[in-house]
Amino acid sequence: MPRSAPSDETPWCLVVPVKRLGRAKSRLIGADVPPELRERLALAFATDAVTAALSATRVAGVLVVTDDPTAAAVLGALGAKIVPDAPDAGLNAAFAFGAGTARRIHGDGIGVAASAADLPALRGAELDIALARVAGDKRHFIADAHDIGTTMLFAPPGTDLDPRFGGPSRAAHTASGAVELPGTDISSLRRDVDTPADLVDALRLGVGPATAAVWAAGNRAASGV
Ligand SMILES: Nc1nc2c(ncn2[C@@H]2O[C@H](COP(=O)(O)OP(=O)(O)OP(=O)(O)O)[C@@H](O)[C@H]2O)c(=O)[nH]1
Ligand SMILES: C=C(OP(=O)(O)O)C(=O)O
Repeated sequence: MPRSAPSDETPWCLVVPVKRLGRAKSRLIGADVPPELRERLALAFATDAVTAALSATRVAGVLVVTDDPTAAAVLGALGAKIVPDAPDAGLNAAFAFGAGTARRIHGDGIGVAASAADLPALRGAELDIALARVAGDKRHFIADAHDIGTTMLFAPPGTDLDPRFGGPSRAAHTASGAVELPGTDISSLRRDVDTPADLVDALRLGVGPATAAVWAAGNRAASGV
């Protein structure tokens, strides 16, 4: 595949794997997050992330890799292309499969932006800022707010995604030659939500309407109002 450095005209496809909602966000349960909200919040996070990504001017399409029928219906209605998690072999296999599918759909001139779905505060304008900073043919990534994991990994046209998500993936991506994108002005892209404390941080940063609605309804139910 020919390599070509990304330019201002490079279109990007966001590849977003979404786990079956029944098994998602197991770390989110805590005193402030009742179990019945877990699945609804997992779907709301993905809804807000996909909605915001579709508003970014550099994003040509969003590809969701999921076997969950509800997530497929809701995210497909937003305009995302849905494909099943054919490898069914975990997160990195889903990302690699999605990257290959994105290039088959959009052609080799597409950049692949691999993104977690649990980014309810994601802002399209900040995604455009990050994509504008991807230079050359190296993979770039964004570390999570804890500086341990990874929320997004960018593969310019002609570059293999080679995802190393999971656990301390910031170090794994650096060791694999990927370049970390700096920036205090892209904090909405770093705020993934795994725990109740992460959710409090995301709410402070400002979540999208789907997450805000689920959270408000959950709080009304809890207070009996
Ligand atoms: N398609 C697909 N998506 C996955 C898979 N594993 C994780 N994801 C997605 O990858 C992103 C990051 O995953 P995690 O933060 O580990 O999410 P999680 O597994 O729902 O959360 P925990 O149960 O707390 O570990 C989320 O958007 C998940 O939906 C998988 O095997 N297949
Ligand atoms: C998959 C990852 O994160 P987490 O499971 O903590 O969301 C990661 O940071 O690579």
